[in-house]
Amino acid sequence: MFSNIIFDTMAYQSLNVLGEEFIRYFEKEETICSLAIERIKIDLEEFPSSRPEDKRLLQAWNYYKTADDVYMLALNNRGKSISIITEALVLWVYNKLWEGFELSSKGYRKEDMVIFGAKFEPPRPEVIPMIMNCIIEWLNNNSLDAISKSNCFHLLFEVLHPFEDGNGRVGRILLNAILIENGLVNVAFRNRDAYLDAIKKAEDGAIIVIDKLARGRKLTNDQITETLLTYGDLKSMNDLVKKELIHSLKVQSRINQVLLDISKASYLLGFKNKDYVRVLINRGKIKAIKIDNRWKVPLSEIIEFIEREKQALENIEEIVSKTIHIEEFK
Ligand SMILES: Nc1ncnc2c1ncn2[C@@H]1O[C@H](COP(=O)(O)OP(=O)(O)OP(=O)(O)O)[C@@H](O)[C@H]1O
Repeated sequence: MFSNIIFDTMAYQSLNVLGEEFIRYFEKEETICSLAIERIKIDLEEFPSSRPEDKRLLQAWNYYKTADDVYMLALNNRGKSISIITEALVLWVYNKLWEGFELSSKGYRKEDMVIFGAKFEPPRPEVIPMIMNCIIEWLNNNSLDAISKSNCFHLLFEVLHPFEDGNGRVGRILLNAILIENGLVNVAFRNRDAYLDAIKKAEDGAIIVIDKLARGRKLTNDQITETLLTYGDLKSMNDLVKKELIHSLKVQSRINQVLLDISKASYLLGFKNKDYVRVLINRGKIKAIKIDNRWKVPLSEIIEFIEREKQALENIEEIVSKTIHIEEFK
């Protein structure tokens, strides 16, 4: 129940705190995690503050600067119906990620390739531009929620594997751009195995779509969506992104001392009755402060409560309503 509320775009916007400042702040953590997926280890202490010579640090610098440019575009695109993602943007992201590196191609790969450990082979190079345009067209013409949409695009992109190198990084920046332009924020995949496992569980629909497109089949946008949802098990990937969004929110709530009134706190927790929050405060389950005789709940408290009570989330309304009755009879 809670997850549906907290990832509701309106909930984020009503908080009105998850804008430029947070996205920028979080880009470093995201960069470190994204490079760690490729087994490139960078510590926060050594994170460059200007363009470094060292090639390992330059990969981090390039990711960081590219993500920042793309996310600011995405932020300005909130509320618009067409994504910032175009073929030109995808190619620009790729080239900027590899600035200062020798590449055999400035564009799409020219050779067949295999992904280590994957059960499919990405399509031959000649069909990449056509498929790229199909998946971007699909991105702009489906009615999935923000998380499913960004995950499905990520899967299609990774199965297409359009570049010789850096596909994971380009794909993760695009995934976050879609989250941001849909009112959410960037996530960091902090657990490499969980991320790769989730892709493997979810990718069957994307494999079928890319294979059909590569063989020249025409698919409508609805057929693409249906195939993605029917054959791929998106749940673990969606859950992973939700978990990482909670982490982003937690980091955000620490850097920004956001205080919520009772009605916003209730809204985020998915409670219909504001008294539930008051009861939790009275019972010491949520710490709150009184300002001008009104309760204010730090956003960080709400996030921590959610994390602590994860087991109880499904039944939380029932649990709290029982708690209210106990209170009444005391
Ligand atoms: N089974 C899989 N199905 C689909 N995509 C996968 C699979 N396994 C890995 N990937 C994606 O491919 C990326 C790695 O691709 P690859 O090993 O080819 O490295 P790359 O193209 O150099 O890109 P990067 O180094 O930035 O990840 C992963 O980060 C992930 O996004």
